[in-house]
Amino acid sequence: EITDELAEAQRFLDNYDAAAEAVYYKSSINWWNYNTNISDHNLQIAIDYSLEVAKFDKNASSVASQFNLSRYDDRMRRQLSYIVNLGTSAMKDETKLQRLAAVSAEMESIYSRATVRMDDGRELALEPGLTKLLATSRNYDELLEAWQKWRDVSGREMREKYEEFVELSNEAIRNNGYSDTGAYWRSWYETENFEQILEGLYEDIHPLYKELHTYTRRKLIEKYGEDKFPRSRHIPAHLLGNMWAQSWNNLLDFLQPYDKESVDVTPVMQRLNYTAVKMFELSDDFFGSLGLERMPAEFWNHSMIVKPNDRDVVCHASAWDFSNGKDFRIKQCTEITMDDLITVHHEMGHIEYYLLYKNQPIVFRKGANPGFHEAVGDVISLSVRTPKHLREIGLLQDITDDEESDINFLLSIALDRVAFIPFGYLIDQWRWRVFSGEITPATYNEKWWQLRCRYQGISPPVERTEEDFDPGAKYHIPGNTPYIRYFVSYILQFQLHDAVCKAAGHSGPLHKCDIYRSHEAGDLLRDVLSLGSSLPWPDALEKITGQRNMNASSMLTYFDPLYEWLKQENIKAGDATGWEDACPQNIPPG
Ligand SMILES: CC(=O)N[C@@H](CC(=O)O)C(=O)NC[C@H](CC1(C(=O)N[C@@H](Cc2ccc(O)cc2)C(=O)O)CCCC1)C(=O)O
Ligand SMILES: [Zn+2]
Repeated sequence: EITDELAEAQRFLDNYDAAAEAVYYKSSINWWNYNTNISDHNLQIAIDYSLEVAKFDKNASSVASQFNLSRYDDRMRRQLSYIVNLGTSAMKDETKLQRLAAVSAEMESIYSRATVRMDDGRELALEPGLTKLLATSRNYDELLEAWQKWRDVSGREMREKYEEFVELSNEAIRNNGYSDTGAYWRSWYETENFEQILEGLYEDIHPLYKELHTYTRRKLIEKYGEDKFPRSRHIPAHLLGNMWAQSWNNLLDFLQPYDKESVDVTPVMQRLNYTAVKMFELSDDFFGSLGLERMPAEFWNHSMIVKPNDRDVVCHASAWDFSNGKDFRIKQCTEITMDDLITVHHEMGHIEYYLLYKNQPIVFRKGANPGFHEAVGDVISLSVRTPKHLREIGLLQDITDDEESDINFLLSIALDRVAFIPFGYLIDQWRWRVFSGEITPATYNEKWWQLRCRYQGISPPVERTEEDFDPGAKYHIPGNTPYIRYFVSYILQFQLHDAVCKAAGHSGPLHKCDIYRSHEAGDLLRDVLSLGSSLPWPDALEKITGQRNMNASSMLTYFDPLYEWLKQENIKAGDATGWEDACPQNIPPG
């Protein structure tokens, strides 16, 4: 009777897949309609149907949990356990489930609709206005005004909602036997000492980050004056070219040490009249050159790649899998900048992953772990951004291949990828502790800044209090998108880059590798990405790199020439590295 139990389980799984595709398709369409046209009407449709989805999930979970897992092979066991393992759908009380969806959508709507009125009358949204101001302004006071007002109209407006959200999310998740939402999110990595491993990776990169921080702080002092910088050696948070100081690549114009053609090709893209479509075609062409899947017709017909001017949309870029194996889209308020060209590749990396695992059972249509999903596009952009490749596609003219250009290039990548490491690490350090109750609403903001000061070495340029809710000024908090996936991705993407470069037959320094047109590299990616989450991620990683664990060595090798150069520069300048753990008491005069 084991065989008919096996047959029964297989029948259940086949029926589940067909039913789930239909339910998730409808849900995705609802949320797409809301994200691309924010209205109460569209929100109500999405929220109402999310209750149907929860019913479907709960029912499937209870049926799946009746099968005796011990009798089946790994693949079937894994499939059934994913169906059993509910998320917030486990919420028993339907009214609370509705409230959870509503309060999440309300926070995301506040964030997406918020605009800032500058003293000079300008009315700026986050995208494109404030993003461009933080990237291009070199006026200390103007930057401070934008930085502070954005936090007033976003985070400050959603503090109470977030407190309610935390309680509701935890109540739902605890029905699955997890202690809190953070524990549930960490369970996706199926890794025992996950937090210790993360701490170790952070420590591995910290020496490199400290040298970059010291160099950047010295250049910023030259520009804005010593009196603007606290004695604790922190960098004021609004001076790093980004609203959250998470990437510093917009400072390249005055951080670039050697006077050579800039690898920030934004001006060239604009001079060549690049369009959003052109940017998307470039990325599609790169994936095609590897022998991977090109974007299907549905993608080009249904994606939203520029900000519409007749309605409110969620501008934060995203990639969407509509769960029917055919409909895949990107929503992006694309600007003609290098930053956005990198984002296009990042989003298309998600679509590529969707396309490669689209024939898997629906519960396996996920990344090997969430960090894998975030790494795909960034691996491609590590090749695209090489001077060699940018010259090949006509975005660089006379870049020379010498030591000084090398340092300029490595610095441009480090300002994006190394600067990010402490930020990528701290977001969920804060959020896991909020979910566990260690951080209470009474200390939300104080604990946030303790982490920001300690890990990033940046400090608030003006007094912060518990009237503020600065975490809410970062999309992923109101958007409830877990963040450690990006930290994992930034380590993984260099291990993957190393592996695909070897497969492409690259020799020489890792940072000069461009896998363009390499079908060997493409085949390696295809073999592993097609697996989705059907195998534990160490198996996937081993198939690509031969290693079963994440480690920082590829990233450190990639940046080694820059690390040596930064150490010399900081010694020459007599600048000690590091900063005080605690935030500065005295805020320098604004
Ligand atoms: C339906 C849905 O939600 N789909 C998921 C994908 C999936 O899960 O299938 C999705 O599209 N999420 C959106 C999110 C958008 C971005 C982001 O938020 N990035 C981080 C960190 C970062 C920054 C620079 C960078 O180069 C790489 C990472 C930030 O901006 O802080 C915005 C810019 C780039 C990526 C994303 O694509 O990850
Ligand atoms: Zn992503």
